[in-house]
Amino acid sequence: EKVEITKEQQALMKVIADAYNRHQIPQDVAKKLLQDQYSAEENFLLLTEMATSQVQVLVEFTKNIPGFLSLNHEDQIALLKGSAVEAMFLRSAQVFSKKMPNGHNEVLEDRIRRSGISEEFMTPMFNFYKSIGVLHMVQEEQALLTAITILTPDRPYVKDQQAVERLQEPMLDLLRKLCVLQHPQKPQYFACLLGRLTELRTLNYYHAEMLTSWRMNDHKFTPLLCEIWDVE
Ligand SMILES: CC(C)c1onc(-c2c(Cl)cccc2Cl)c1COc1ccc2c(ccn2Cc2cccc(C(=O)O)c2)c1
Repeated sequence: EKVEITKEQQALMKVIADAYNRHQIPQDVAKKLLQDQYSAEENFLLLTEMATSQVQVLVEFTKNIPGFLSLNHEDQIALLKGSAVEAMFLRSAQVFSKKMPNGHNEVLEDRIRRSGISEEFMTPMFNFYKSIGVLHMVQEEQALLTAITILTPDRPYVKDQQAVERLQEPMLDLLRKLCVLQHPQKPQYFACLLGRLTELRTLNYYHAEMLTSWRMNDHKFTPLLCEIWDVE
């Protein structure tokens, strides 16, 4: 049947896409990527600074999701804590796949590879980056997928899951229509995107292990990261 995006879906798309595009890592932080220091210690510090900046970007984006600020306050925190790592994997994947000016990608990859993360986590991480890259998502799809990730009802400690479902459903419906309109030659494209969300969840597990091994080597995080990742 003919897929049509309604007026209110267009309005929702605009709000989400504008919020997504408006909040970017400050250029000075992204520029630091290209600095020449390459010690594992300095890479770790730079990545820590980027993660901290990304969490701030993520909080601002989330506040612009229609209805989010009307959710129960504890649930708002539970959703942010439960989705931060996944949203940042999505964001760094999107940056890898195209956004950053060429030359930054290798540098970012190199810094991640030499920041004290053990080999066993590199493979799933860079496989995920590749699996996102091949999808060639448009900005609107990236923004919606990030909002859908944040609005996952079954995060730990979420009390009113129905309220979160009521916000997530219209985003899923809009993303489904967008995929049909943007990728008419790929009828499975929407299902593919949802498959990435499942892959994202497995990365949470690897990330928890990464944090543990960093902490074992006495690496320090910023107060914001300690709060969102319940460390220290
Ligand atoms: C604390 C730190 C060592 C850490 O722990 N886990 C992860 C970690 C790692 Cl090593 C991989 C994936 C996710 C996380 Cl949390 C990280 C680093 O988190 C990052 C690093 C880079 C990231 C991000 C998010 C995006 N980017 C890339 C980027 C670069 C330039 C501009 C922009 C932009 O948005 O404009 C984005 C997070």
